[in-house]
Amino acid sequence: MILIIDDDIAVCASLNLLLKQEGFKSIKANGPEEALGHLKEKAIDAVLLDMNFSMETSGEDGLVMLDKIKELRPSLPVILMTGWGSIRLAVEGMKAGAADFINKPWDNDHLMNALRTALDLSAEQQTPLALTRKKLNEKYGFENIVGEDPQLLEVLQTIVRVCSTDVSVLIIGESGTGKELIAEAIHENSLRRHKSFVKVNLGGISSSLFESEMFGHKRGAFTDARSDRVGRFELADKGTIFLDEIGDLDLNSQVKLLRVLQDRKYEVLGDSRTRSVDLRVVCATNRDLREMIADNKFREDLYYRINLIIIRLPPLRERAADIPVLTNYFLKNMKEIYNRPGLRIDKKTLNWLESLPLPGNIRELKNLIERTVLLSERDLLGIKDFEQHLEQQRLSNVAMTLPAVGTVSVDDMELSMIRNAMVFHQNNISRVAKALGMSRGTLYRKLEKYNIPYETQN
Ligand SMILES: Nc1ncnc2c1ncn2[C@@H]1O[C@H](COP(=O)(O)OP(=O)(O)OP(=O)(O)O)[C@@H](O)[C@H]1O
Repeated sequence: MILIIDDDIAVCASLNLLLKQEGFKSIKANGPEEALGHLKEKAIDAVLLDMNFSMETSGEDGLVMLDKIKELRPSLPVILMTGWGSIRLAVEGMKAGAADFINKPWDNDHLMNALRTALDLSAEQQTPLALTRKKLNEKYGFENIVGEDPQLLEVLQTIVRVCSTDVSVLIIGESGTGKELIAEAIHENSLRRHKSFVKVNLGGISSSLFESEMFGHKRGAFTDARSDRVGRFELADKGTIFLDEIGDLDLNSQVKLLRVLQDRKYEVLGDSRTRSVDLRVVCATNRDLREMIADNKFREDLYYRINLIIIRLPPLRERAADIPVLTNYFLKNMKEIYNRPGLRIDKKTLNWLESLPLPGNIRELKNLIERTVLLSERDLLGIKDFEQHLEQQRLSNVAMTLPAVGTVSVDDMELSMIRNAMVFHQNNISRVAKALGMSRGTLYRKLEKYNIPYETQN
């Protein structure tokens, strides 16, 4: 049964009707006494609490009410209903343990979605889960998320807990720790798995292009809009949108994003019709959003909109014991990809890899292994083989600090990469092509294009 706390008769009546149509029983309370009475006597599963439930007050009473509910039933999901003006209260409420907040006037679908998610989540939380790694793989297909570290197992258990709900998830962790992999696993195990998973790198979208990229545009909406463009939200409709590098979004774009995440509504540029979108939101960042909020660089209300569940991925240095299993996993994949069934690595080398700092985390480990496999002729990889390429990788990572926008063209960058690779591999075309991830044919064409001397090799 759902408890509605609001003193507005019309609001109570329409919520009651909506809940009834959706198959829920509800009961209303006009004020705190009545609400607490119901909570003690009835089997309440969730609460819809109007922050301004008492007409005479500023809304602070809503927070007091929330505290009382939480005291009585700490795990009961409470959804706050707030006006736009009282967003600060909603944020305070989320800090105090509310499950979600909805703006008034509310959208029925959005409200029901939030309520179902909160109910699913609280039911999941009550089921103790302690599946073994093997069982997790069998049931949820986590074979590609390798590791035995307790922190990683905890992450996998969290995915299991939240995957069938629509709750927003924020994944935090350093670069290369597997945030995208986890976002995909959430989608793959959700009810939305047959719909699209759309990844957007927000770090790569400038403020001026944000709306057109995310919401789409109509032909002629602005000078460069030569044809219609479908926005990322539309592409992700009914599926999952993965907003990577959310900490890199500027404040202007944050407001625009917040509106869609609040109301699931947006307008395509050049088209005044308001559209609705139904999606699961997963965000990721390697930045400290709390610190950014303190510095006024990230909106607190957006933070509470995206962080209903936080998954923290540990850096590899906190789970170095996983390095050998990760290495063996990557090596096994590479045996197949590069058709080198004899590839292996000895225990001493595995121990040595485990002692490496690897600030680029799992991505750095994977790249190091791949590079070493590609460039070593021997099948038994030893410390020396790795050392040589580690140095090279570090150097290329340093070089990855990209020049300022506008100072260098993509062609210039490509030219320098090819030149470097040619010097490094002493003009061996096959190796250069492999190292740059292109076919020999493409490499030959580019050598011609840039007038780089080479000898034709078979
Ligand atoms: N636990 C893991 N098991 C196997 N492979 C992993 C694991 N974690 C990460 N990887 C691999 O490491 C690479 C980097 O992972 P991913 O792109 O998910 O990291 P990220 O945290 O999203 O990085 P960034 O912040 O730079 O975008 C990918 O190739 C991914 O498949």
